[in-house]
Amino acid sequence: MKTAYINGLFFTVNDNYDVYENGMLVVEGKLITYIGEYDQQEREKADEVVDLHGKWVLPGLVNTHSHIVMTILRGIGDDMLLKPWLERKIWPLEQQFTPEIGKTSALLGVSEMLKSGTTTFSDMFNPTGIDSDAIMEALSETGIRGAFSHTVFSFGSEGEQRQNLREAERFAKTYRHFADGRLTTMVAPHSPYTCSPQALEECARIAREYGVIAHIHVSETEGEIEEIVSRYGARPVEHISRTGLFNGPAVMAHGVVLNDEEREFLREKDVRVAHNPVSNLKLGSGVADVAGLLDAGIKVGIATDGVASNNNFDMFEEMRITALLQKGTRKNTTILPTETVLRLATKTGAQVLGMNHTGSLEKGKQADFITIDPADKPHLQPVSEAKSHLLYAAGGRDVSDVFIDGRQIVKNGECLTIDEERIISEINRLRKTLKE
Ligand SMILES: CSC[C@H]1O[C@@H](n2cnc3c(O)ncnc32)[C@H](O)[C@@H]1O
Ligand SMILES: [Zn+2]
Repeated sequence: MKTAYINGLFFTVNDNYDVYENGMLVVEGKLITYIGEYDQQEREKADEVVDLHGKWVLPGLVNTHSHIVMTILRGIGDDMLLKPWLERKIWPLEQQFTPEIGKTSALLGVSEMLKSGTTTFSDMFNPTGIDSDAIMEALSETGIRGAFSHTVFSFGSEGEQRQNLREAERFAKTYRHFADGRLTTMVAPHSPYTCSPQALEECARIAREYGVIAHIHVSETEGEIEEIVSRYGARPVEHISRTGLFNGPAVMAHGVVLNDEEREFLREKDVRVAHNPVSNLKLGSGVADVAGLLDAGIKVGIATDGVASNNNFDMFEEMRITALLQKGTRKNTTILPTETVLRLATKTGAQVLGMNHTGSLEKGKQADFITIDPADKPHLQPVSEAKSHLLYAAGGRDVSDVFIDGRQIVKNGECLTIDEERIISEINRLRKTLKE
């Protein structure tokens, strides 16, 4: 089946940042076979023609760090710093999770992501109480692309720690290639302060053995740096690198507190950074120096983190705050121009996750794209400045349609693959079972 999408404003986010007014996108099966100016011959070869009536079309957004299983905890633990937030609020609540909570929470999170234009995500879950296999099955039915990763913690008895690592290994082995390659997994030690050096070494081995990427929270707060230096005599980046975890592809969530030497090391090792601006602000962690990371040649993706520290999965908001924070803290309006930020949230984000086959509208890439209809939206006028509006005026609620692998997942703002009414009713029932 070949479909030609016409009469749209297409933001390719390719290396030239080509934009086509009244352009054309042709999709055959799961792939983009043509993107460019309107072409009558291409149109005639198509089985179906879809008139987009002036909609804006862009690659699906890539959320490089999230926790969908925590979605039920939205609104809990406001106004707290990271450490007390985790220890006093979040972890005791996660201990009460059940398979039903895990799946409902994950589906609620994914429906929010899809409806706000995220087509690819990379997620870490705390395995306590939940049925991660059932969630992986449910994710495959939603149509989303991404990585869902079993977290490793060095909590509990030696036996419990061994079991946690065995499960993480089984998960990596089972799901590294799942749902026709649309879903995968990473090895995900939680952080240098919750994982022993031995656990980090084991995670490095799992990553090597199964060819999966490592995903870990690192250098999120000044307190973390102090704690790791006092425990191990080295800052987090050096400490982790000694365990071998940075010898293969790795994604560091946060990277708020990094020095020049660490940045140089991360570039050399191709360790990528998932930048979570809203979560870092809300938990009082600080502001990552994204401009400095990019200057150092590090790949940076944009992310939301979980909604208990955000409190939404809206990647448009993350893009805008990424740009504003860098301009404001550096007192320099020329850094992070619109094209750069949109690229971080799409093409570069996909590269951060090792998913180079998505993230831009280019021939041969997976047909993952979203549309926004500005026609009846005062805040998206005048339409002549669409590029600016995408970064500074639009929000996730403006997304009309979402396509992944050429399949329509969201139509006129409605998610076609998730029974949202049921999930919303369930989450509110389940929320009452949690004791704070
Ligand atoms: C890694 S699975 C989810 C696990 O991580 C905890 N978590 C959520 N957000 C953060 C963050 O910003 N830093 C550190 N840990 C975080 C969450 O509570 C789960 O236990
Ligand atoms: Zn996180």
